[in-house]
Amino acid sequence: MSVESDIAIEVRGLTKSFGARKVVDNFSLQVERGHIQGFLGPNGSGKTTTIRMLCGLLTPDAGEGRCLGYDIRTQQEEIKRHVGYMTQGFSLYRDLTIRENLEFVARIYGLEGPERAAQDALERLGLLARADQLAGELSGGWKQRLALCACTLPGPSLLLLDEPTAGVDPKARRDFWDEIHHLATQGLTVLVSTHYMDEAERCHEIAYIANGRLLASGTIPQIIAGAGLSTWVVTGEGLDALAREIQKEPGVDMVARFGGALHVGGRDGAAMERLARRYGANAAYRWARDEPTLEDVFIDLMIRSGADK
Ligand SMILES: Nc1ncnc2c1ncn2[C@@H]1O[C@H](COP(=O)(O)OP(=O)(O)OP(=O)(O)O)[C@@H](O)[C@H]1O
Repeated sequence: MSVESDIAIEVRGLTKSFGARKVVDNFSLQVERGHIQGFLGPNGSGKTTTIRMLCGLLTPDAGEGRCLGYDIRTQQEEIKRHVGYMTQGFSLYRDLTIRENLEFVARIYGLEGPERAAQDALERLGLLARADQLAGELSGGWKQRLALCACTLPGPSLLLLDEPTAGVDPKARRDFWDEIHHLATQGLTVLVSTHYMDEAERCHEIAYIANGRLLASGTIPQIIAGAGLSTWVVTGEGLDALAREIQKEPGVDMVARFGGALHVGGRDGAAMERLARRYGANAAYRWARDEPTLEDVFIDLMIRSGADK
């Protein structure tokens, strides 16, 4: 980092339009060094655009801030030198082996001893046994591991990972997250976008964005408390019909089906109590008060922002 600081990312009011469409609107965020910051939001909500502004690939129309101590408007080249950016989609050479890909990346970054750097990275990430396999022949999980390996090769201080585990199976996703946590304990800051709730729960802090606007940020308990939802879990027969009915009731802000249960939530606690008592009188259903889950809160945020349409 240019300036020794505990803050890796600090941006305020970032705004970006493409044509007449504002895709990021007054976005502010602060991320502490060594933290894993989750970045969530519906498709097209502006996550990639924000990430590209943070790492100096896009200049914001408005807003300001620093990434690793460098100004995101005037020191974009310095930022790029210290950031590892893993884009959506596989960006390495499919017809080169794992080792050749890593040596190539090491040369591009002008690392001293590219063969040694590739060898070290292979050992570090447990890829040695596969070093001579063609990258294009790897499974989704191993491809992502290789991509992570490649973007950590130049020794960045910050990793920006854009949906790195999309389409990867649960075991490979867990391994990938173990690696992210390992990197964070070594002092790397990580900002990672994801649609998976279990991954959100592995982050130190989360930011939730919809229609380009930051709707919630903080730790999971902070986000859940901030939503102010009273939630009930309903079980019984015919839940879909019940969901349609309840959705129209005043005071109900979110209704979502989770397997054999319905989650019903609202910000007006007294109205929710009355509703639960009224519907709970029907013996066909069991209404149980429960703490809102992170997913309940995101569903509520999405409905409120109109991004569920
Ligand atoms: N270069 C561009 N020119 C025009 N429109 C763009 C450009 N880049 C992104 N967009 C639009 O901006 C909006 C936000 O896109 P962005 O990729 O930032 O969202 P996202 O949250 O990363 O989505 P996803 O989860 O689907 O990856 C989308 O409607 C997208 O089509």
